Amino acid sequence: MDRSTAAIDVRGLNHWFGTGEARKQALFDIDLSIERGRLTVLLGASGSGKTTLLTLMGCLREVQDGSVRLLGQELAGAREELLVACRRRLGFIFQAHNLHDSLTAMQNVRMGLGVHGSAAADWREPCEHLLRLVGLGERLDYLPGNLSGGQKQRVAVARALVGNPEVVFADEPTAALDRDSGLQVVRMLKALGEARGTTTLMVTHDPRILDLADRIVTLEDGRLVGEGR
Ligand SMILES: Nc1ncnc2c1ncn2[C@@H]1O[C@H](COP(=O)(O)OP(=O)(O)OP(=O)(O)O)[C@@H](O)[C@H]1O
Repeated sequence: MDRSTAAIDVRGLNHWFGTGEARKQALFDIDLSIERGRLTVLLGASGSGKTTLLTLMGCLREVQDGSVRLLGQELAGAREELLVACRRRLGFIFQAHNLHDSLTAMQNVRMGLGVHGSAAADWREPCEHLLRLVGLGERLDYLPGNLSGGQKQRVAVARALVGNPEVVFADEPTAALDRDSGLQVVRMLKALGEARGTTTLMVTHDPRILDLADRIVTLEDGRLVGEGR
């Protein structure tokens, strides 16, 4: 793969937590290139470093040592303004879907447009479009408390995608869902990704998801150990 056109290119990445005697290395010399437009799954036992790697690639954690290029920008040593600009090009979906309980599905999705987008007069149209795509066209004005777990997670997917992100980071997006809703959410992410050329990186322990992945990358004790597919 041509490193310069990869969505994400990681070289010699190390990461530590804690200080002094408690200092512990969580990632060891990671090299990884992620092609655009694909669904890549990060697999590994609990504590193997998946979330640490995901948050480093997603501008949510400072790069300590090594290089992380995201959409052509070097994140190591980058200034906060650059990181903020990078984050605007990303979508995030987490296990705890973090919806606002007092906001409707539409208003929650609006949050995904960011300050500028959500101020636009026509914010309703893209939000409604996404909610229809994820099958919630009949639930636009529902509060999260009146939606099932799977439906809430689909609102979170709509919120992550409404700003047309170039890369979506998903950390165990199906953990709280039953088998069918989980598969549905990932199938939807994959289909939307293919339609829009979005790159998706997903951490999961969920073996059901693996069949849908274009690529599987495995971490063990902070090291990349293998590749599937
Ligand atoms: N904020 C932190 N402070 C100290 N150590 C941390 C911190 N976050 C993670 N670690 C440690 O770094 C290592 C990797 O953690 P990480 O959360 O990346 O693993 P993971 O593969 O995502 O695990 P899980 O599947 O359980 O979420 C673990 O040993 C963990 O204890």
